[in-house]
Amino acid sequence: MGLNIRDLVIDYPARRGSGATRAVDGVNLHLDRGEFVGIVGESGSGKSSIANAIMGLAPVTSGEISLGDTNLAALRGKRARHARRPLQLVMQDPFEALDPHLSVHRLVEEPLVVHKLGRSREERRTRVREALEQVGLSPAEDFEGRRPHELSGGQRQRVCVAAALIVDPHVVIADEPVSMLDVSVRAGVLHMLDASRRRGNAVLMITHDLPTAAAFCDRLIVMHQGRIVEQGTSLQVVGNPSHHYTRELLDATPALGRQSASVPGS
Ligand SMILES: Nc1ncnc2c1ncn2[C@@H]1O[C@H](COP(=O)(O)OP(=O)(O)OP(=O)(O)O)[C@@H](O)[C@H]1O
Repeated sequence: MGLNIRDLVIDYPARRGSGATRAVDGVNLHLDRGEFVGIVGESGSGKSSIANAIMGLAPVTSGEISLGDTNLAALRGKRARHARRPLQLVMQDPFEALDPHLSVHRLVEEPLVVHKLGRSREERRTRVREALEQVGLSPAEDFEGRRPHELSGGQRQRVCVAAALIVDPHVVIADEPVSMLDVSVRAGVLHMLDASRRRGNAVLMITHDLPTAAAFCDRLIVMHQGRIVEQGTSLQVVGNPSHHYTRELLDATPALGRQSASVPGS
């Protein structure tokens, strides 16, 4: 089930002291099953607005966001929630994403309950433990009873990843999924997203981090001031950028010149 975005425009209304903001200005994007695509660009370029609009969390001023044949942007309420079931979001800010009153077990179990996966409580417990171990919250028994405030920022981020991937979603929207993680855990989470892609799911990852995106993504989309200024395979975009803004981004990350944009494990 592919994700197709056509002519997407997102405006945020004016607030006291500032005018309306056009955060996304005519974006077209296609994500096929089995693809790992990265959106890169500086802060404020509209990346998260796209992720949020896909999930129904940001206003769509005009344009289409289709999953298969269904235009998500045209649906409201229960139908919209149902149509978005194949999608899961890993949010940038785990403080906002996690209900502070729920235990880690409940937070990771919740998507299984919503999707009616895992027949018995015991089966769900086993799957939650496996998911926690996979994101490095190990041994799972030490973490499952804690509440979000009893975790570090990086551990909260991993709870978000476990909760998103436990249902094996067809499309994962990952908004800065490793920004709060140290290098050793970062690779593990990225490999999990890559494993989801290898199972035939689609992954859209939003990041500031061009080297990481180049290493894991098949394709890169470069955004600047609400527009896509360049897109292509990771090798093309990093090895032979056509837009001056992409070159500026590359110059700002000199390590990339020394790092090949190879796929993980190669
Ligand atoms: N809820 C909102 N209300 C008003 N303006 C918003 C809102 N969310 C984002 N914006 C504005 O829209 C523009 C794009 O923001 P967005 O968060 O999509 O960018 P981004 O590329 O994801 O940035 P970052 O990398 O810092 O997360 C910015 O000018 C931002 O201030």
